[in-house]
Amino acid sequence: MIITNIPEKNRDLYHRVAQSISGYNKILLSYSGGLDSTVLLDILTTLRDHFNNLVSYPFSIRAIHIQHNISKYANDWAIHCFKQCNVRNVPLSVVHIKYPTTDNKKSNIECLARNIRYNILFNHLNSGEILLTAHHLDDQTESFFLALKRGSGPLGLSGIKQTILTNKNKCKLLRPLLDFSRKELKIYANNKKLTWIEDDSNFNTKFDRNFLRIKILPLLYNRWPHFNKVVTRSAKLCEDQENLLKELLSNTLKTVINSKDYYSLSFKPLFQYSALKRRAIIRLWLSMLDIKMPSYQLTNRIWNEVVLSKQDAQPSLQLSNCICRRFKEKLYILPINMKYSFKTTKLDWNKIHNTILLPTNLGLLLRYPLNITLHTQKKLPCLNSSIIKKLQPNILCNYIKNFNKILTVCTVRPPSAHEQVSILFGHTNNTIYIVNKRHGKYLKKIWQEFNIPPWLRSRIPLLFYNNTLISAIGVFITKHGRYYNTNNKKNNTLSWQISWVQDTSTYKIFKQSIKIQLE
Ligand SMILES: Nc1ncnc2c1ncn2[C@@H]1O[C@H](COP(=O)(O)OP(=O)(O)OP(=O)(O)O)[C@@H](O)[C@H]1O
Repeated sequence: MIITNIPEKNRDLYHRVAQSISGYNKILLSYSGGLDSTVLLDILTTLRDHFNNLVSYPFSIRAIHIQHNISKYANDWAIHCFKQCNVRNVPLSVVHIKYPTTDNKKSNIECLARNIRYNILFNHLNSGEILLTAHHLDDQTESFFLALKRGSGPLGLSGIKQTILTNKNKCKLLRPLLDFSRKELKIYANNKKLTWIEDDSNFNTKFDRNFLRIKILPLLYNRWPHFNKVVTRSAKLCEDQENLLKELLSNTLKTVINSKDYYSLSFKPLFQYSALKRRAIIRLWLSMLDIKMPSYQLTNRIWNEVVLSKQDAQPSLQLSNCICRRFKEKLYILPINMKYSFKTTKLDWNKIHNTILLPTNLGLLLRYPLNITLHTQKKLPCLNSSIIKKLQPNILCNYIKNFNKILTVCTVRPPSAHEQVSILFGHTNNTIYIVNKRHGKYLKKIWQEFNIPPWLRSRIPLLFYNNTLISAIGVFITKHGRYYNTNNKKNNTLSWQISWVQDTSTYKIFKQSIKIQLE
């Protein structure tokens, strides 16, 4: 296509972005307010408002800014982003992040911030929308060097991808500026007199990426001006090789992972393969989960220390941002916070409150009296606004709106006037008699029978009335907690319906593991 009215110096940029977004009519721009995403914001709005002949059909743009609250200037940046979007007629969402204090180590913060950011960005995508980030060529070179420093193989060295697909092979993220250098973007920004923010932490060479950008790469660019383009070529070759491997192993991979549960892998069939092929399969699996590639050594440890550990051991190996565990001939990838257990936690649940907040990210329990028979209990009730309105503190209402996945619901008898209600985690030493089972058993045995992996056992809320276990929420109800419907309309006691509400990611992990109870 001949573009006549675009200034020549910007032609390539406009053309490339137009080409990338062609076919998408709803764009969500990940906007930090820095140079790169400001350039992308300006190009997108210029295309939308002035050069829409370059794109196949009209498109809308909205932007999202993640306020990490690490820098003292975080508020000013959000205001800057708001103003820049406002003048360009682009609606902006600002999402605040609070970091868990336990993970607040400096070296970790970059990685943690990135993981949280991508999680939020993908969760904010509306149907039919495509996410755009403004990564560029220099980011690619830096990533290549960082992968080299970690001792990564071809997958890690293949660097930042131009596009990221969903599990169903649909495109969900595009990086249209990946072929342009920071220098080229800066020229564009200066020509158009754009204003952007400089993150103060960008100058801190304690961070590996900054160290490379400030101290090392300028030397290389000075000697070999096209160095970053050459690095991209190597990255591309690594990517090709990796894709070929993926193609060759895709059928084998299907035999060890279930398309409904990518977070676990059956390792038994891997015994028949060479160590080389095993490693390749494990790495491919981790890459599907978007996990930063572990080193050669760490991949071997997954096999030697997790798969091959003693039958009764409970192995756990930390990878960069997750942990790898084993349970019943399967490997599991779990979020890092699954390391912590709540064994000593006891929460008193005052009967006048119908909600109770659980520790960390376990969500909350919600109780409401219900007059239903056991037979009509099959369908899980949704958390509708009438239930939300019944909750007293506003803060909990907000919590529920954001974390609105109900893991499971159980129906138990209400406590009597002299019974204290509490929630405990972990174990109890008493014999437990559960509904529909003849014999009493220890809790450990029951967890095993229900296939509850060890890491979930200390995270399932145990409902107690005084010292009596009533229910492991979502897993079982004890005989002491059984609700008897008298079916006598005059004398109808209300049951307690207890829902466990979780955020989306934790919900998925629990749901996979206790699906037997839910189905
Ligand atoms: N706070 C933020 N809010 C929204 N988008 C952001 C934010 N920070 C970065 N981005 C998006 O991510 C792109 C890459 O930014 P940057 O290179 O600083 O991130 P990074 O942490 O190194 O991430 P990556 O590992 O993906 O390269 C930016 O161009 C922008 O599109």
